[in-house]
Amino acid sequence: QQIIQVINPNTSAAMTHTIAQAARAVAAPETTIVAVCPSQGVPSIEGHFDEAVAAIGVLEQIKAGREQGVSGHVIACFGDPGLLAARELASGPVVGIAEASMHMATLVATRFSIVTTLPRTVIIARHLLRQYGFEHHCSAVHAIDLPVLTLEDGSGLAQEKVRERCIQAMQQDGSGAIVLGCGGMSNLAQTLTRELGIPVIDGVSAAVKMVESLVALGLSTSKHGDLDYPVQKNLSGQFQHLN
Ligand SMILES: O=C(O)C[C@H]1NC(=O)NC1=O
Repeated sequence: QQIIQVINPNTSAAMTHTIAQAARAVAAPETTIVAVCPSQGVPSIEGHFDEAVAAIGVLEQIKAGREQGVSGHVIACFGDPGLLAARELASGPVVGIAEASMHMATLVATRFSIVTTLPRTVIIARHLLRQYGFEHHCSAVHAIDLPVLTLEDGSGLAQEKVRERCIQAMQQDGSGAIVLGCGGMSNLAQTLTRELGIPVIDGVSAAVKMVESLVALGLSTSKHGDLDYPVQKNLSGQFQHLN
């Protein structure tokens, strides 16, 4: 038995539920998924400011998960907010859904496209492509030009826009695979893969399987070097609970 903590870095309960369902759909029988989100923070993450605010909530959840003895962690926001800080704090493996989906895409295609939400978060995907070394694998990054939480408004409009953008990407980009660039899109991958006949990759499920693989291989975050536990010091005020 193992527990994988899946953290939705935004405070939307509906999106946390969507993410939890996608994680549980692929988790191995011996894996228990514990899905959480910060008690305070941003309802959705749509830029650099939101990511900075959300990162504190991610670290709080990582600390709680480590104290509960979880085997590993998933950061279920396409910006992978707080990823390296989370790796310092965690003892088990920490995988972000952006890096997980990008890695998976490179295993099934020579080029992939990304479909995300707002035009302004396209730059965040581009920063991650450079940081992870996948720039030359990614043909294009598209936005549905709708706010993140429209994915949870029940209208189906955002989901239809994702489908349209995926079809456009398939026809125009010369990509062999498509990466869904939002945790809130995690329930669309299987249907779109079947309908479009192209691997459409969700980062939540990819990250869950990567954490399971790392645990199975006995691999956890290296504490030799820059991902060692944070230097001990007295955090003050509202950050005391992170000590
Ligand atoms: O950047 C985005 O569009 C997606 C990102 N924002 C969010 O609140 N969850 C996410 O996965």
